[in-house]
Amino acid sequence: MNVGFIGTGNMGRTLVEAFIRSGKLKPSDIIINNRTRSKADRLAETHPGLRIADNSRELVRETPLFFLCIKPGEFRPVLDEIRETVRSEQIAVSITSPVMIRDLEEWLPAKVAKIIPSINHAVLAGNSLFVPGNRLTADDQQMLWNLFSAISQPLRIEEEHTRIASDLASCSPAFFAQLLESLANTAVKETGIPQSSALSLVNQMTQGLARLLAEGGFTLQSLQERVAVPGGITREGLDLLNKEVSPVFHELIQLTHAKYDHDVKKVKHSLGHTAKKNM
Ligand SMILES: NC(=O)C1=CN([C@@H]2O[C@H](COP(=O)(O)OP(=O)(O)OC[C@H]3O[C@@H](n4cnc5c(N)ncnc54)[C@H](O)[C@@H]3O)[C@@H](O)[C@H]2O)C=CC1
Ligand SMILES: O=C(O)[C@@H]1CCC=N1
Repeated sequence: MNVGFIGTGNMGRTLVEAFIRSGKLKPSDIIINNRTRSKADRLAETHPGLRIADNSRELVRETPLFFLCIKPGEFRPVLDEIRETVRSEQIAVSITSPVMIRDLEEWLPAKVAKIIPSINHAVLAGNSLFVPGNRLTADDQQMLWNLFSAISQPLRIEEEHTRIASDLASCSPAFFAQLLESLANTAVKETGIPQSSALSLVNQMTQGLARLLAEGGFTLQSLQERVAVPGGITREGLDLLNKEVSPVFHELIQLTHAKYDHDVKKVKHSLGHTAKKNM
């Protein structure tokens, strides 16, 4: 089956490469289009057989299933370009949280789903967040579920939980990378330990932590209990974190949701007075 990707920036490229790496798609199954042609060229050079469409209309003509891997503000021009070409039997998947399924369904006659991926799929890990639209048949849903099972663990969520689930699954790799980097850099400032050592210690620790959770039989809770010796040093740190970190995460979730609400409004405005009147 041909699968199309409109937008091969960070996440479009990650998805293309994950599907190829997993063996689920061959390069010859994939058609891409990107506004900046050179990005698409580079991806096609790395994966011989992968085809580049000259524009998104051409891509849509050749694929029963296509992904919209573009940012919220980039939807309007793409939808304007493809809407006359899209057919009702096609499946359009958005990977962008602030674009509502019902808005896409107003613009496109296609069967629509939202599937929010994460950088973790680059190593065929992490949850993909699966929000099927009403037009998808049970077979369509199964096909998409199987596709994403090759690169991730799909998790069905309600559209209203897209933001918080994305914070936890998709933004958190960056949030925790920054926290860990900050821990290492603070250690350098406080103690003079070489930065390379501090970064290496934190990096190796994180890899071990991931394996303890994946293969070691630990939960987040049991891991804390095992490390924090009663009356010991870790407990001091855990007590401080317990007190100080929760307000930070509270504020973080408020911020991501405020930005999301802002983006939802902007997208609605850009897609507003929809299409239908011109159809
Ligand atoms: N980066 C991440 O870890 C994740 C990103 N997402 C979502 O994926 C979406 C894309 O994010 P990124 O890939 O990080 O952004 P990006 O900016 O790296 O990629 C967007 C790509 O779309 C292309 N593009 C823009 N307009 C186009 C058009 N009219 N026709 C063809 N191509 C066009 C751009 O040239 C660019 O390569 C965002 O909405 C983001 O929220 C979702 C989950 C994780
Ligand atoms: O930063 C962003 O907007 C996207 C959403 C999920 C991960 N990255």
